[in-house]
This record gives sequence, C-alpha cells and structure tokens, in this order.
Amino acid sequence: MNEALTNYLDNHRRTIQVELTKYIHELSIPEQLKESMLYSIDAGGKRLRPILLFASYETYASDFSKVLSSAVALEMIHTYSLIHDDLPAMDNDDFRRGMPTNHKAFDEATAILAGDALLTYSFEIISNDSNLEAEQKVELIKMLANTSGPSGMVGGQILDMQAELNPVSLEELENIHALKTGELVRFAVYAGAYLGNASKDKLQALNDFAYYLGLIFQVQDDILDVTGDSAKIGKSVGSDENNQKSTFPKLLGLDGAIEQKNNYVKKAKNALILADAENSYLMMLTDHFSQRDH
Ligand SMILES: CC(C)=CCC/C(C)=C/COP(=O)(O)OP(=O)(O)O
Ligand SMILES: C=C(C)CCOP(=O)(O)OP(=O)(O)O
Repeated sequence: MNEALTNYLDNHRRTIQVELTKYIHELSIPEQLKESMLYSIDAGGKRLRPILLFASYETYASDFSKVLSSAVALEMIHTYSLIHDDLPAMDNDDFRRGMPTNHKAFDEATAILAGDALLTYSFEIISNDSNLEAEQKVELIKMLANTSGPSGMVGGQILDMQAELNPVSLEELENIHALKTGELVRFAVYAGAYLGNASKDKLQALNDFAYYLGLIFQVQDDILDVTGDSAKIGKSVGSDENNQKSTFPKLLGLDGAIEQKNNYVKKAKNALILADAENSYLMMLTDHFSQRDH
C-alpha cells in the first residue's frame, strides 16, 4: 500500500475512534449495556465505511465538522449489524474483530440490546448535531434509515438467509449483496458528497460508483472467507461454507469470483471519472477495497 494511503487511513481511523468513544462515554446508561457497546466498538474493525464517507466529502469540500456525526452513526449501525449477524439465530459465529463475539463475551440478550442501542443512538447523534442544518439532518436520517432498514441492509440480510441451501443466480446474488453490504456503502458515499454540496449529476455518478464498490467489498469478503487467514481477518474462515451461504466463489469458482471483482472495479472507476473524482482518495480506496487481505 502506498504511504499516502497508509497515512490517510491511520489519520481517519484515529479521528473516528475518538468520536465513537466520546459519544458512548457521554451516555448515562446501565454499565453492562455501555460495556457491551464499547466492547464491539473498541474491538476495532477497519472503519472503511466512515473513511469512505470522509473521502467522499473531501472530494468536494473541506470543513470536517459537518461529517463527523454521520460517520459515527454509520459505523455504529455497521457494528450493530455485525453483533446481530454473529448471533446463534443468524451466522452463529464465535469470533469477530479478533475477539470473541459480543454474545460470547456477554450473553445473547445483552448482545441484542447493545446492537439495538447502537442502531437507535446513531439517529439521535445526527439529530443532535448543531453543525448541521435541520434540512440536512432530515435528509441524512432519511437516507440512513432507508439504506440500513427493510429496503436496504435488513432486507438484504433476510434474502441472504433465505439463500442458504437454495442456489441463487448471479443476478440474485448481486441483489443480495447490493442490499446487505452495498447500501451502507452507498450511504457513506452519498452522505459525504451531499454534505460537500456535490451537484445532482455527480451524486448520480457516485451512486453508480457506490453500487459497484459495495459489490467489490462483498466479493472480496467472500474470497477471504475461502482463502483468508483467520488471524489476519479477525473472524473464522469457512463460515460461509459451514452456513451453506450463497457466495461468489461458490457460484463462479474462485477464479470466476476474482474476474467478476475486476469487472466491478472497472465499472466503479468509470463512474468515478464521471463524478470528476478520478484524482480523489475514492480511487485509491477502490483498489484498497478490492485487494484487502483482512
Ligand atoms: C440486519 C443485519 C444483522 C445485517 C447484517 C449485514 C451484514 C453485512 C453482515 C455481514 O455479512 P457476512 O455474514 O457476509 O460477513 P461476515 O463474514 O463478516 O460475517
Ligand atoms: C459487510 C461485511 C462483509 C461484513 C464485515 O465488514 P467489514 O469487513 O468492514 O468489518 P470490520 O472491518 O468493520 O470488522
């Protein structure tokens, strides 16, 4: 990875970590709930969604104060989704972010509530942000609810569960991943560009970019579930196979999945050119997402 990108990722990771913990620490809530929320937040993770939101914003603007609440809200929703995804009723996974999953470290009820708390608190954080205009808050909350809710990630998760045992077509698999993973990526790209006052044309091109980037991200996740090193990726390898998940490698073979990912990369980069963002960090992040090893 080039030095500029390494520094960029490190700086933005530090910023989001400070903001995330600040918001959770200021809550006056039962200690067990706070500990459980902080457990999954402090476990780390790559923070790629908030970093993407920052990169999208920086393509068009520079006053950072406006984007922090959306970035925090997005990472909280992503973290809630992982806590719930790992539960016995869903993927029944024991490791996440290099540590025992939330329900293993606490108990199932606490893990469910920590997830619920991260989800709902995220909307409160945006609505309380004094750096945003009322209209911006409504737009961001609407978009976040839409991309994370029944028409977005939650809808994708149920389709993903239904696809266990039932083979799906490439088109159906793309739809599952575009919803389950791609919609939060779409929020990241949209929220950054919207707050950066990008034009309607650019927002449309970025919407296409985000669609392909979401797919790139998920194909690589599927590939790493087969070829990855569990110590590096911080979660169990082979979980998709154990859960009889429909994945790109299962449908296309490993080489086919890599070829498919490369097609998405081309399409994502073309969309970035249309959004006048070919020299932005979004371009470097596209390669980073597609080649990540954890
Ligand atoms: C509403 C809920 C619970 C949504 C979960 C969304 C999601 C992207 C889960 C992880 O996907 P994955 O199972 O493919 O990834 P991993 O390998 O990290 O478990
Ligand atoms: C959508 C998927 C594939 C779930 C894992 O997301 P990440 O790979 O971004 O997980 P963290 O780094 O945040 O733990």
